[in-house]
Amino acid sequence: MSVVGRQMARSNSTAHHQRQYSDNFLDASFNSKWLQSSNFPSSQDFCNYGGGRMSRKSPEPGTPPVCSRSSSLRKNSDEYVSPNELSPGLLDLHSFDTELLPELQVPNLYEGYGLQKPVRGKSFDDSEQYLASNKLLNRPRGMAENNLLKSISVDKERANNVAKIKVVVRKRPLNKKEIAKKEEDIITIESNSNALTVHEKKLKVDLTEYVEKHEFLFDAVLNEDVSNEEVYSETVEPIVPLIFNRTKATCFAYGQTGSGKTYTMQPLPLKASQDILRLMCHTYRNQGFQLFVSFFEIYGGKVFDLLNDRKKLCMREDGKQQVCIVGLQEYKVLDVETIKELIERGNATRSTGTTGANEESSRSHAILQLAIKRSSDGSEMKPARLVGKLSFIDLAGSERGADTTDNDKQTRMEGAEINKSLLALKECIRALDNDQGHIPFRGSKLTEVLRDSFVGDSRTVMISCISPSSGSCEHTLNTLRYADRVKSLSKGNNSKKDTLSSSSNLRESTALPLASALPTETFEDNITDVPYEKNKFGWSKQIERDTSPPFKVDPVPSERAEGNVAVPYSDYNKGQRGGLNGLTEDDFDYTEETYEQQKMLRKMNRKAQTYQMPALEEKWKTDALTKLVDPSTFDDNHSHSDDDLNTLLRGRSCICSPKTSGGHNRDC
Ligand SMILES: Nc1ncnc2c1ncn2[C@@H]1O[C@H](COP(=O)(O)OP(=O)(O)OP(=O)(O)O)[C@@H](O)[C@H]1O
Repeated sequence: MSVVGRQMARSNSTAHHQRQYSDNFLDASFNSKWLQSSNFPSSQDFCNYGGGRMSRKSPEPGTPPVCSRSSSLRKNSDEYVSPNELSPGLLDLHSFDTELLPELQVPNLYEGYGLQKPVRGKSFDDSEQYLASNKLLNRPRGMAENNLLKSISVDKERANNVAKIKVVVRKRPLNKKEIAKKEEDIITIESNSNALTVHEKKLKVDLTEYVEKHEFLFDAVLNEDVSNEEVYSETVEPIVPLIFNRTKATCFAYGQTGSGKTYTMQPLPLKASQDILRLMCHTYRNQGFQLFVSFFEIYGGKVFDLLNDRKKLCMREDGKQQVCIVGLQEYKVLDVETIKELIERGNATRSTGTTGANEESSRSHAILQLAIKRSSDGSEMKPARLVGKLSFIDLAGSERGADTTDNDKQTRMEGAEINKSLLALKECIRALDNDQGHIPFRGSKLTEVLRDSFVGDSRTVMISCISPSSGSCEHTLNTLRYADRVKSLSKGNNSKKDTLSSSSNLRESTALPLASALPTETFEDNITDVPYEKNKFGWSKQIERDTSPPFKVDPVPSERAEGNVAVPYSDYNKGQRGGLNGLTEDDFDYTEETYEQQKMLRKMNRKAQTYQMPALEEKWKTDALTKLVDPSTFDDNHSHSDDDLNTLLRGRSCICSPKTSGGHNRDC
């Protein structure tokens, strides 16, 4: 069934919407309970204790209205969010509001923020130090202003030390299907290290088998035993406090279909909201900060509101090239329960499809944004303006055009669109790192939407998800090379070191006789000993059918959207032609503008390849024999940081030819 069909069918059954998790895994029972077992406090608990990791404190006088509002929400069970808590219906994706906001005179950024867990990896070491020193300071309220300002500048300085781009790799366990097919775990991760090795089986010209080792180094490498809680500590937790200080942060998961992106991403926003609310209740008590949530998806190059019946939205750009999603519902949230409801609702509405590797594959990019707003004087009387933002992106599965030949046309077109946006995403990160004046945000809807997250004071965390199975080796290498490329874009000292090690490791990939090289332990070996925590935080596979009535919220048309933001986005009119159900083949054809963008990207890619040539030569020589044996592996074996780029381009151009070739998509 096509995605359209599936989507329609799902509209009649909420239960059918729910993503299914871990049915391939042996310990699925814990997944459905992650929310219950993760000790998320109720809103009341929240106010009293500030969450699980905070020490208990009795409620202080002057507890902000945040707490009482949340209980009133709970009382009114039919309306989780009252209409007056809706934003004007326009998600302002720009920094201009931020710029207008005066410097906040706030106490220490981390005061009362009880992060006690050590943060693994390297990039955030500074933040750990930062937290420790701030905890020691523990300044009382009402400190002298000059001290306060001094502390803010120290905060800022330290915050700047948190890496701009952090790349983390997460390996999932082998699933039942892979174990049944007797596939091996070809990924080894040394404990307490940031290195991982892919053991790729190959054939020599004389048909003897050998194993080529590919070693990679990232900011952090998480093995199959790592819980979602630990993933959060490693990735998002350190950047949560920064968004109160005008930072835009983005966390996205990348990887082949079925590698665990959604499983990894879905718990993160809830945990982040918990920490944000905790900060609002403690460090920023009574300072007028407000938390807003929005959730939308980009499917087939179009934007749909996941919290408003998949209403099709349009993006507009004003004269200052600032992008707005017109009509997107933003919900002001006061407690974790409400956020949980909203996230579940959005996830249930998301477009999924079936791929060879994942029966419930996400065919869209889902973007959940947590926006911190505050009025200029800190009161709730004046309209709140954006201070900082945390975006979570669960990217659709990366897969090559070649892998989609067994799928229907719809799936292949989705694949083309997905590849296009992944390519554009990397190109933007590349351009940003090179301090290029021109950032090719217009390469895809995804990058347009994320535009403001990459400019100014931004932080990006990329979680690369990989499958351990031998059958996914090629994809895994592609994912790791993409991650390696993104990492190499980072200018921090750590990343430079990583890039050097990583590329030298790649060049020095070693070939060993098969018997001595393959790791022996698989997930199967550990089946009887699955730690409870491993899946405790996993996203619920069997979310109960939602029997509660839908949110009764009247979409409030935005005055700004209808009035002030006048410059229409160039694709807007085209985008109006059909909703999801009206998708046509033409919707996937390139506009002239997109085609020009792609041409430019190709050019840039060629240029980048030229620079890489000497580094690749040695590897090419090493692999020359293999090429003779298995020509189909030529591309993947002979390129490094840019081969995924080429693969994406090739996959895309195979599937989705530009209009100049007759306006129809042609299969290669
Ligand atoms: N670390 C993990 N531990 C246990 N189960 C996992 C883990 N990662 C993924 N899974 C399981 O693997 C299956 C596929 O995961 P998921 O849907 O997250 O993949 P995906 O990368 O989002 O795929 P797609 O891009 O097709 O949507 C799910 O059943 C999920 O529960």
